[in-house]
Amino acid sequence: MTKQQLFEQISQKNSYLCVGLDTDIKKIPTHLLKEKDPIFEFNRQIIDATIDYTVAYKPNIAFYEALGAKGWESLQKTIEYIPKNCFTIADAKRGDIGNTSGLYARTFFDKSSSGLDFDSVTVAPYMGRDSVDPFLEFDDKWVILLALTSNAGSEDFQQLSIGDKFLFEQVILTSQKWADSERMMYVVGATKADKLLKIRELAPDNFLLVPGVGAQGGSLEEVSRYGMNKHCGLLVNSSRAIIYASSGEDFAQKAKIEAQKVQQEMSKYLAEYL
Ligand SMILES: O=c1ccn([C@@H]2O[C@H](COP(=O)(O)O)[C@@H](O)[C@H]2O)c(=O)[nH]1
Repeated sequence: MTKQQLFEQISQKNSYLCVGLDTDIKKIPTHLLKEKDPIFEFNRQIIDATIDYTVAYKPNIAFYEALGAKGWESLQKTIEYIPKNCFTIADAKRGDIGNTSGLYARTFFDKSSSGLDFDSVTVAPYMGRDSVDPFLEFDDKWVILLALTSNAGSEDFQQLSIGDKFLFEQVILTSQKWADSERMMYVVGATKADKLLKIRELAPDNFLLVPGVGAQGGSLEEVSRYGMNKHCGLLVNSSRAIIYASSGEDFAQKAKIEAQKVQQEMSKYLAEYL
């Protein structure tokens, strides 16, 4: 999906919501456990319920890998099921020497190899350019580079001062030379909304994937106020607050209500800040 197509979806749905499919076999409603593939059945119903309010879906790969071959199969079926006009994110946080990164890229981007055909993958910047380049060799696919993450541990390295900058600022500055805003996004935690103005100086045109609203308590209002650019430039993820809004048989209905609430708030900010 191109940047323009993503913006068109945002404009059509009046939403920049990304629903996180952090589907945990231990948390899904027990009535689903009798299904042949409970994880896929849960995802299918969540997707059906939230599709009108959502422009992106982000399965966190850990939740699928933890289940071995069965989890991988559920992931493949889920990606196949998501309509092609929705942006898909493999939240895998990969990156290795170039030779190995090439295999990670094939895993998430090359359907003929792995059965998966994501639009994007999250990548850790720590190993530098040659660890990221192999992901960029796939046309029309996106790298979402970890810049400033939502967790407390982002202080350990990302917020260290190096010269007159923080390390996460240098990550953005340097990586701006690796790909343009048609292929590169950045992860910025919603819990770090106070840093968004500075981040927008360094990356004015890039989309930002912003996890950390909902269960982690980040403010959608602040993220939208300080992070939005002229193409919206935001995909705000919420996982647990939406997909586990209820643990009963009404889980999909409750997820729909939560997604709609977020979308309605987003439509207000799109009118105000875009
Ligand atoms: O900085 C980061 C990067 C990734 N995540 C991931 O996003 C979701 C958030 O889930 P919630 O339930 O909405 O808190 C999850 O998959 C994380 O691994 C993040 O939270 N922060």
